[in-house]
Amino acid sequence: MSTTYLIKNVRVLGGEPTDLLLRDGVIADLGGRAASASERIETIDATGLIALPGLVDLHTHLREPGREDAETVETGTRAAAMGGFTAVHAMANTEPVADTAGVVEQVWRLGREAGFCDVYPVGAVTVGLQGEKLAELGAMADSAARVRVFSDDGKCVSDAVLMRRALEYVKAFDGVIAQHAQEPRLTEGAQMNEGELSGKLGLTGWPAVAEEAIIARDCLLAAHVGSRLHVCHVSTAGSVEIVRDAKRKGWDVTAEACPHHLILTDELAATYDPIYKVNPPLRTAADVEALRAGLADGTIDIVATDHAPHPHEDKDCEWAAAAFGMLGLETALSIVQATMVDPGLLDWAGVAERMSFAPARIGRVADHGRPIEVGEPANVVLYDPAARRTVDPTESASLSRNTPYRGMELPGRVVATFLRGRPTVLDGALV
Ligand SMILES: NC(=O)N[C@@H](CC(=O)O)C(=O)O
Ligand SMILES: [Zn+2]
Ligand SMILES: [Zn+2]
Repeated sequence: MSTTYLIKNVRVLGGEPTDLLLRDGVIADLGGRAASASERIETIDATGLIALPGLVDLHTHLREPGREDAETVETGTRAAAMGGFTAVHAMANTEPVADTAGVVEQVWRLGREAGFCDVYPVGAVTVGLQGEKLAELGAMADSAARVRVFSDDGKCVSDAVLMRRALEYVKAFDGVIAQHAQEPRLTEGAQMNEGELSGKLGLTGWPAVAEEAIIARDCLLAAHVGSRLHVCHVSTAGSVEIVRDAKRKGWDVTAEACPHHLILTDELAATYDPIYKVNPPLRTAADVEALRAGLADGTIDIVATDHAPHPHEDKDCEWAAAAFGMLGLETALSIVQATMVDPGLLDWAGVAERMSFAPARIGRVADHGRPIEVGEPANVVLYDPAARRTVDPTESASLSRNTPYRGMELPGRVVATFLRGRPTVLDGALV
């Protein structure tokens, strides 16, 4: 018989303290004490803690198959659990690329075997991410992995005809195309945000228009064919404006912002420390402010981590040679607290919407992103917003160490994560 958990005095979505009973994989009681004397009960004193629905990441790089030196499904989902996630979408830019039913089923199965977090593989839009020929989207949708999110992330589907066809194709199974918006010709050799600073530092610039031009085009295409578009890692104020306008028109467009784009700016490139090299690049303080405002007013639907592990030999080198990307799973909730909750831009119900309910809806995941109510699956995270911690990369559950928050003091700590009533994290440590 599985253990029943009685979580006492917990503030569900930041509300008034109550008790929560997790039994047989579901939320069995809320407020009352419906535990029977015969069962094995663990009581958790959750005074001061907040309960949120298990977080759902729509954008995670797990690196398996192919780059198990950077991350595996097991290590990546351990990091996810430590960050309060109960479901992650695993991006398709693996080796081999997740562009067939076989590969997505392999990733899905590895996730189930590891057992830390449900893994929903993202299918590639084009064969080998080459941007030339559509991958077998239907076969991936029909596979055991039931793929609904398709993306060439890491690369942009820049060909307008291919993008149009992909948007049309996924309508048959209610899929969505998640676009990595980067006009390739405008970003050849790009190293950091294009601006005064890129000139001064002598690094090739990555202009905002390279992102915004693709987002504008794709919003128009999605509206034209009546399909769903999701925009990955929105990073500029202009992009927020374009998405806001598309939503005003009633188009089926959703967008994500990454924690690092909510807190870090392009000025960090002046350190020439490749820990700050990411795609799209860190932008200006004005962009950061626009992203926070867009996330607060719902223009940006969700926070997604873009957790991008890289081994030290791909990061500890000169800026121009280093890989793009940074870790995100274990620090996402703390960064959202620091940038959105503590400044009063978002309450905890708003965080639940943007980090659990909405990503589950966009990914068409049925068992996650559910309200904390009796009868719902017991996917729950307990979080201590009053805690403070200094980020130590060597303590990460990820195989990689490329966190940009090294040495920073961040607010909040994930105390426990429950996946279908079973703890994956307890007392802040993996179970
Ligand atoms: N974000 C990044 O800088 N890198 C990602 C690819 C991507 O998300 O575009 C990666 O796979 O490393
Ligand atoms: Zn990307
Ligand atoms: Zn990515």
